[in-house]
Amino acid sequence: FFLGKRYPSFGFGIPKSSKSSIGKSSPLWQYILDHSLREHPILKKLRLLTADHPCSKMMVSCDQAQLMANLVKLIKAKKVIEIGVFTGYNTLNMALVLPDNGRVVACDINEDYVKIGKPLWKEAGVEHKIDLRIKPAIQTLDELLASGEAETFDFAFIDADKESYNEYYEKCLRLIKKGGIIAIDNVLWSGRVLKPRKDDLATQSIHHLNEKLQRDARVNISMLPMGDGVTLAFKL
Ligand SMILES: C[S@@+](CC[C@H](N)C(=O)[O-])C[C@H]1O[C@@H](n2cnc3c(N)ncnc32)[C@H](O)[C@@H]1O
Repeated sequence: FFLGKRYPSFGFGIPKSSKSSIGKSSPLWQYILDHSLREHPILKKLRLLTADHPCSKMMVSCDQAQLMANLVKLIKAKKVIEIGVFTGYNTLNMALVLPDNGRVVACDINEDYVKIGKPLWKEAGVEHKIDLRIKPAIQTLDELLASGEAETFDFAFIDADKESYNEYYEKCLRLIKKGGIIAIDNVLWSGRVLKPRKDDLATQSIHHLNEKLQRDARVNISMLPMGDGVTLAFKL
Protein backbone atom coordinates (compact mmCIF):
# COMPACT_ATOMS: atom_id res chain seq x y z
CA PHE A 1 0.00 0.00 0.00
CA PHE A 2 2.71 2.42 1.02
CA LEU A 3 4.73 1.69 -2.09
CA GLY A 4 1.65 2.04 -4.23
CA LYS A 5 0.93 5.44 -2.77
CA ARG A 6 4.45 6.69 -3.08
CA TYR A 7 4.88 5.25 -6.54
CA PRO A 8 1.47 5.78 -8.09
CA SER A 9 2.31 4.56 -11.57
CA PHE A 10 4.60 1.79 -10.42
CA GLY A 11 5.63 -0.31 -13.38
CA PHE A 12 4.47 2.04 -16.08
CA GLY A 13 5.47 5.19 -17.86
CA ILE A 14 9.25 4.92 -17.80
CA PRO A 15 10.40 8.50 -18.46
CA LYS A 16 12.30 8.97 -21.68
CA SER A 17 15.00 11.04 -20.13
CA SER A 18 15.77 8.66 -17.28
CA LYS A 19 14.22 5.29 -16.44
CA SER A 20 12.19 5.17 -13.27
CA SER A 21 9.27 3.20 -11.86
CA ILE A 22 7.57 6.52 -11.15
CA GLY A 23 5.88 7.96 -14.22
CA LYS A 24 7.62 10.82 -15.96
CA SER A 25 4.64 13.02 -15.33
CA SER A 26 4.38 12.08 -11.65
CA PRO A 27 4.61 15.22 -9.50
CA LEU A 28 6.23 13.06 -6.79
CA TRP A 29 9.13 12.06 -9.01
CA GLN A 30 9.64 15.69 -10.00
CA TYR A 31 9.52 16.61 -6.30
CA ILE A 32 12.21 14.00 -5.52
CA LEU A 33 14.46 15.37 -8.24
CA ASP A 34 13.80 19.01 -7.28
CA HIS A 35 14.68 18.29 -3.67
CA SER A 36 17.58 15.89 -3.94
CA LEU A 37 19.30 15.82 -7.32
CA ARG A 38 22.76 17.40 -7.38
CA GLU A 39 23.89 16.53 -10.84
CA HIS A 40 27.30 17.48 -12.18
CA PRO A 41 26.77 19.77 -15.23
CA ILE A 42 28.49 17.33 -17.60
CA LEU A 43 26.40 14.44 -16.28
CA LYS A 44 23.32 16.54 -16.97
CA LYS A 45 24.62 17.26 -20.46
CA LEU A 46 25.06 13.52 -21.08
CA ARG A 47 21.59 12.73 -19.70
CA LEU A 48 19.98 15.27 -22.01
CA LEU A 49 22.05 14.06 -24.95
CA THR A 50 20.97 10.46 -24.23
CA ALA A 51 17.31 11.49 -23.93
CA ASP A 52 17.21 11.93 -27.72
CA HIS A 53 18.45 8.38 -28.34
CA PRO A 54 15.82 5.82 -29.44
CA CYS A 55 16.97 3.51 -26.60
CA SER A 56 17.07 6.32 -24.01
CA LYS A 57 14.95 4.32 -21.55
CA MET A 58 17.99 2.06 -20.97
CA MET A 59 19.79 4.89 -19.17
CA VAL A 60 20.03 4.52 -15.40
CA SER A 61 17.77 6.85 -13.43
CA CYS A 62 19.62 9.93 -12.24
CA ASP A 63 18.46 9.66 -8.61
CA GLN A 64 19.67 6.04 -8.51
CA ALA A 65 23.01 7.07 -10.00
CA GLN A 66 23.36 9.68 -7.28
CA LEU A 67 22.72 7.07 -4.59
CA MET A 68 25.44 4.86 -6.10
CA ALA A 69 27.88 7.79 -6.21
CA ASN A 70 27.16 8.48 -2.54
CA LEU A 71 27.79 4.82 -1.67
CA VAL A 72 31.04 4.80 -3.63
CA LYS A 73 32.19 7.87 -1.70
CA LEU A 74 31.03 6.44 1.63
CA ILE A 75 33.07 3.25 1.26
CA LYS A 76 36.01 5.21 -0.21
CA ALA A 77 35.97 3.00 -3.28
CA LYS A 78 38.92 2.93 -5.67
CA LYS A 79 37.95 0.16 -8.07
CA VAL A 80 34.53 -0.16 -9.64
CA ILE A 81 32.98 -2.42 -12.30
CA GLU A 82 30.18 -1.19 -14.58
CA ILE A 83 28.43 -4.04 -16.46
CA GLY A 84 26.46 -2.33 -19.24
CA VAL A 85 27.70 1.14 -20.12
CA PHE A 86 25.21 2.31 -22.81
CA THR A 87 26.07 6.02 -23.35
CA GLY A 88 28.14 6.05 -20.17
CA TYR A 89 26.01 8.07 -17.76
CA ASN A 90 26.78 5.93 -14.72
CA THR A 91 30.35 5.28 -15.85
CA LEU A 92 30.91 9.04 -15.80
CA ASN A 93 29.01 9.31 -12.52
CA MET A 94 31.35 6.73 -10.92
CA ALA A 95 34.51 8.22 -12.41
CA LEU A 96 33.60 11.68 -11.09
CA VAL A 97 33.59 10.49 -7.48
CA LEU A 98 36.58 8.13 -7.59
CA PRO A 99 39.99 9.40 -6.49
CA ASP A 100 42.40 10.38 -9.26
CA ASN A 101 44.05 6.94 -9.15
CA GLY A 102 40.68 5.20 -9.13
CA ARG A 103 39.44 2.98 -11.97
CA VAL A 104 36.12 2.03 -13.51
CA VAL A 105 36.23 -1.15 -15.57
CA ALA A 106 33.43 -0.36 -18.01
CA CYS A 107 31.97 -3.35 -19.92
CA ASP A 108 29.81 -3.20 -23.02
CA ILE A 109 29.49 -4.93 -26.39
CA ASN A 110 28.16 -1.95 -28.32
CA GLU A 111 30.78 0.65 -29.16
CA ASP A 112 28.24 2.86 -30.97
CA TYR A 113 26.38 3.55 -27.72
CA VAL A 114 29.57 4.22 -25.80
CA LYS A 115 30.86 6.62 -28.47
CA ILE A 116 28.00 8.99 -27.63
CA GLY A 117 29.20 9.62 -24.09
CA LYS A 118 32.95 9.16 -24.45
CA PRO A 119 33.71 12.78 -25.43
CA LEU A 120 31.97 13.89 -22.24
CA TRP A 121 34.19 11.62 -20.12
CA LYS A 122 37.06 13.58 -21.60
CA GLU A 123 35.37 16.94 -21.13
CA ALA A 124 34.85 16.09 -17.44
CA GLY A 125 38.56 15.27 -17.11
CA VAL A 126 37.99 11.71 -15.90
CA GLU A 127 38.73 9.68 -19.04
CA HIS A 128 41.96 8.37 -17.48
CA LYS A 129 39.96 6.61 -14.75
CA ILE A 130 37.84 4.63 -17.25
CA ASP A 131 39.08 1.27 -18.53
CA LEU A 132 36.62 0.52 -21.34
CA ARG A 133 36.35 -3.11 -22.50
CA ILE A 134 34.26 -3.70 -25.61
CA LYS A 135 33.48 -7.42 -25.45
CA PRO A 136 30.96 -9.64 -23.62
CA ALA A 137 31.07 -8.68 -19.95
CA ILE A 138 31.45 -12.32 -18.85
CA GLN A 139 34.74 -12.41 -20.77
CA THR A 140 35.98 -9.21 -19.09
CA LEU A 141 35.04 -10.51 -15.62
CA ASP A 142 36.85 -13.79 -16.34
CA GLU A 143 39.92 -11.85 -17.48
CA LEU A 144 39.90 -9.81 -14.27
CA LEU A 145 39.68 -13.01 -12.21
CA ALA A 146 42.44 -14.65 -14.25
CA SER A 147 44.72 -11.65 -13.79
CA GLY A 148 44.57 -12.00 -10.00
CA GLU A 149 42.08 -9.19 -9.32
CA ALA A 150 39.72 -11.29 -7.18
CA GLU A 151 38.65 -9.46 -4.00
CA THR A 152 40.20 -6.16 -5.14
CA PHE A 153 37.08 -4.26 -6.30
CA ASP A 154 34.91 -2.11 -4.05
CA PHE A 155 31.73 -1.69 -6.05
CA ALA A 156 29.97 -3.24 -9.05
CA PHE A 157 26.88 -2.20 -10.97
CA ILE A 158 25.09 -4.96 -12.91
CA ASP A 159 22.97 -3.44 -15.68
CA ALA A 160 23.41 -5.47 -18.90
CA ASP A 161 21.60 -8.46 -20.50
CA LYS A 162 19.22 -9.85 -17.91
CA GLU A 163 19.69 -13.53 -18.85
CA SER A 164 23.28 -13.37 -17.54
CA TYR A 165 22.46 -11.70 -14.22
CA ASN A 166 23.24 -14.75 -12.08
CA GLU A 167 26.63 -15.24 -13.73
CA TYR A 168 27.44 -11.52 -13.36
CA TYR A 169 26.48 -11.65 -9.71
CA GLU A 170 28.59 -14.73 -8.96
CA LYS A 171 31.66 -13.34 -10.73
CA CYS A 172 31.26 -9.91 -9.13
CA LEU A 173 30.98 -11.52 -5.72
CA ARG A 174 34.42 -13.05 -6.32
CA LEU A 175 35.87 -9.76 -7.58
CA ILE A 176 34.50 -7.60 -4.76
CA LYS A 177 36.25 -7.22 -1.41
CA LYS A 178 34.50 -7.96 1.88
CA GLY A 179 32.55 -4.79 2.71
CA GLY A 180 32.13 -4.02 -0.98
CA ILE A 181 28.78 -3.48 -2.66
CA ILE A 182 27.07 -4.97 -5.72
CA ALA A 183 24.15 -2.93 -7.10
CA ILE A 184 21.80 -4.91 -9.35
CA ASP A 185 19.50 -2.90 -11.58
CA ASN A 186 15.99 -3.62 -12.91
CA VAL A 187 15.15 -6.10 -10.16
CA LEU A 188 11.44 -5.21 -10.49
CA TRP A 189 11.54 -5.22 -14.32
CA SER A 190 8.50 -2.95 -14.66
CA GLY A 191 6.53 -5.25 -12.35
CA ARG A 192 6.96 -8.33 -14.57
CA VAL A 193 8.71 -10.18 -11.70
CA LEU A 194 5.30 -10.49 -10.02
CA LYS A 195 4.16 -13.01 -12.66
CA PRO A 196 7.17 -14.25 -14.65
CA ARG A 197 6.00 -15.96 -17.84
CA LYS A 198 7.73 -19.27 -18.65
CA ASP A 199 8.83 -18.02 -22.08
CA ASP A 200 10.18 -14.71 -20.74
CA LEU A 201 13.80 -15.61 -19.97
CA ALA A 202 14.82 -12.12 -18.87
CA THR A 203 12.08 -11.93 -16.23
CA GLN A 204 12.75 -15.53 -15.13
CA SER A 205 16.42 -14.74 -14.69
CA ILE A 206 15.81 -11.59 -12.62
CA HIS A 207 13.18 -13.35 -10.50
CA HIS A 208 15.46 -16.33 -9.78
CA LEU A 209 18.28 -14.04 -8.73
CA ASN A 210 15.88 -12.07 -6.49
CA GLU A 211 14.82 -15.34 -4.84
CA LYS A 212 18.40 -16.49 -4.43
CA LEU A 213 19.54 -13.16 -2.96
CA GLN A 214 16.78 -13.24 -0.39
CA ARG A 215 18.49 -16.23 1.27
CA ASP A 216 22.11 -15.68 0.25
CA ALA A 217 24.15 -15.75 3.47
CA ARG A 218 27.22 -14.30 1.72
CA VAL A 219 25.63 -10.84 1.60
CA ASN A 220 23.30 -8.46 3.39
CA ILE A 221 20.75 -6.95 1.05
CA SER A 222 18.29 -4.13 0.52
CA MET A 223 15.86 -4.04 -2.40
CA LEU A 224 14.87 -0.47 -3.20
CA PRO A 225 11.86 0.67 -5.28
CA MET A 226 14.01 3.25 -7.02
CA GLY A 227 14.23 3.50 -10.79
CA ASP A 228 13.16 0.07 -12.07
CA GLY A 229 14.12 -1.48 -8.73
CA VAL A 230 17.66 -1.87 -7.45
CA THR A 231 19.08 -4.40 -5.01
CA LEU A 232 22.14 -3.49 -3.01
CA ALA A 233 24.15 -6.53 -1.90
CA PHE A 234 26.76 -5.86 0.78
CA LYS A 235 29.45 -8.56 0.80
CA LEU A 236 30.10 -10.08 4.22
C1 LIG B 1 20.57 -0.78 -19.54
S1 LIG B 1 21.93 -0.42 -20.55
C2 LIG B 1 23.14 0.19 -19.41
C3 LIG B 1 22.83 1.57 -18.86
C4 LIG B 1 23.98 2.22 -18.16
N1 LIG B 1 24.39 1.49 -16.97
C5 LIG B 1 23.75 3.68 -17.79
O1 LIG B 1 24.42 4.19 -16.90
O2 LIG B 1 22.93 4.34 -18.40
C6 LIG B 1 22.52 -2.03 -20.96
C7 LIG B 1 23.81 -2.11 -21.76
O3 LIG B 1 24.28 -3.45 -21.70
C8 LIG B 1 24.95 -3.74 -22.88
N2 LIG B 1 25.08 -5.19 -23.02
C9 LIG B 1 24.15 -6.08 -23.44
N3 LIG B 1 24.64 -7.33 -23.43
C10 LIG B 1 25.92 -7.24 -22.99
C11 LIG B 1 26.95 -8.18 -22.75
N4 LIG B 1 26.78 -9.49 -22.97
N5 LIG B 1 28.13 -7.72 -22.29
C12 LIG B 1 28.34 -6.41 -22.06
N6 LIG B 1 27.38 -5.47 -22.26
C13 LIG B 1 26.19 -5.88 -22.73
C14 LIG B 1 24.12 -3.06 -23.96
O4 LIG B 1 24.89 -2.85 -25.14
C15 LIG B 1 23.69 -1.78 -23.25
O5 LIG B 1 24.55 -0.72 -23.57
